[in-house]
Amino acid sequence: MAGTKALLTLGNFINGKFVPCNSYIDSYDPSTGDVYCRVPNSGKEEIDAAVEAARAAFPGWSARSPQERSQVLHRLADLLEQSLEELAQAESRDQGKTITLARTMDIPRSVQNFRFFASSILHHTSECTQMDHMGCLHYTVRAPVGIAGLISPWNLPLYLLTWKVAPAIAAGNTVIAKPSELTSVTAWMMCKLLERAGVPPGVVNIVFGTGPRVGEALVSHPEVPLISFTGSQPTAERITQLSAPHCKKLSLELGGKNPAIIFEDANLEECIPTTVKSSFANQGEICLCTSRIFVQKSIYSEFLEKFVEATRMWKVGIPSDPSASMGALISKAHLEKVRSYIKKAQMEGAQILCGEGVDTLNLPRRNQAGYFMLPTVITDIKDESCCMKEEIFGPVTCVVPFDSEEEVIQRANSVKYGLAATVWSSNVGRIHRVAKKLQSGLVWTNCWLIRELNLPFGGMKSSGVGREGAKDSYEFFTEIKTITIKH
Ligand SMILES: NC(=O)C1=CN([C@@H]2O[C@H](COP(=O)(O)OP(=O)(O)OC[C@H]3O[C@@H](n4cnc5c(N)ncnc54)[C@H](O)[C@@H]3O)[C@@H](O)[C@H]2O)C=CC1
Ligand SMILES: N/C(=C\C=C\C(=O)O)C(=O)O
Repeated sequence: MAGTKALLTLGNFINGKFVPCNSYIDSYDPSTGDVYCRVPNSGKEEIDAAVEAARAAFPGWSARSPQERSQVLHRLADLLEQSLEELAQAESRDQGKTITLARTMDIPRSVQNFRFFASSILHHTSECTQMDHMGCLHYTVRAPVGIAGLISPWNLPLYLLTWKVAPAIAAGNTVIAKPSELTSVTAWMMCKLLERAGVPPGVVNIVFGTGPRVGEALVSHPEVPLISFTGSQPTAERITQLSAPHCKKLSLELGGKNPAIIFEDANLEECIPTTVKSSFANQGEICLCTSRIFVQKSIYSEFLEKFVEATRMWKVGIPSDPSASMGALISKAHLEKVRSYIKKAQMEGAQILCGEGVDTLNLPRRNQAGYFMLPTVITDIKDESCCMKEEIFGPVTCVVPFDSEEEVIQRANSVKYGLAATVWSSNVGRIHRVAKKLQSGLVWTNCWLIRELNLPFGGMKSSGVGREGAKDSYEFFTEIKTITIKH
């Protein structure tokens, strides 16, 4: 283990300055299991200081024109882009993801989040209607809500944090963000760029620490009227309870148990590599990852054989290995949780076709205490199994056969979640029919994770409340007012 002196120590960012904290939490390098960083263990005191800073900054920031705010966001995007390699290295070390994914997805998308909202904020219009018989004209105006509380998870740390910070400040709010205590480093690095980008002190405050301590202090604060949260369903429930007495505005982007439906007329050459990716990208730690694969009976054996072969090619390696497809899982506790699902499946009589317990993982000696596991394919499993019902959030996917269109729609919809689905078929009519009947906020057909940031993003049922995107985020981060003029 590294000596205490060598540890990277983060500070909270409040009112444009880094401030130390009274106590710290250890943060682990998932690829070795070693402590490498200390994260502030903030609480109510730090939230009170951040609220004071955000309150003081609000009148000036909200009074700026959209064009002025847009320029600041563009400058921040440029600065992040100039630091892309440094940020990618840090994200990969902190989260366990491959350096390749951090370089090609996480950091470029974080840059894009600022560019996108810098542009979209310039294009909103408001409504106006006439009521001539009453001599009235009605119109709407929108104004920023105030201090936005933003709580983000550990799987796509900077990507999901910036997806909230960018629209919130573009719309004129000031923010207090709380990244996951497991992955705080890139948020802290971004704070170092804010002043150069022209973000005034107090507009973006970042307070680090655990959910139950600092997260709850943020959610419960009476001067924070809206909370945007991405994470698990139990935490969303707690946030909802704490927000209820204050009638806060809530946006909740939660988990999924996402089906892939593969019909016999699917193009397997495209479907198989994409479904391997949709199951195992980022170690399966993306809320959009596929975890139930329904394959039409006539192609079931062929699919399974090819899918397992392709999964075995999905290389697990140390995050800095540019040829690795998958790195380490986020934590020891999470690795154990994911493994426990595989054990449960085995106890129920399911078959593990490849991965955990079947194949061997070879790692360098210094990474043997890291949180690695092989991508795992389960079959012969019942729809009622917890592996087919609960979010595992790891590199585990189940493959089961189906007969008819009606049957597969009913089975795909039979879980409490409703976030993302993929449908594979070359029959356009069928694609439209099935997409329409799936209880899912997002449906990708013959592809996965092609994002159009303008359009609504979010889930149905237990997968969330509200949507994010150009118009949806703008509406969430502003309050609307209807004005009537009698003339
Ligand atoms: N986007 C998604 O769908 C995500 C889903 N998950 C799911 O959640 C499971 C557990 O992961 P966790 O890291 O524990 O997720 P989590 O929901 O506990 O954490 C997400 C964020 O919420 C904060 N938080 C936790 N408790 C809080 C509270 N009481 N009040 C305010 N903020 C709070 C955390 O510190 C973190 O910043 C995963 O195994 C996975 O199944 C986790 C991360 C992202
Ligand atoms: N919210 C998550 C992913 C979002 C992806 C996107 O906006 O493209 C998640 O994994 O939690």
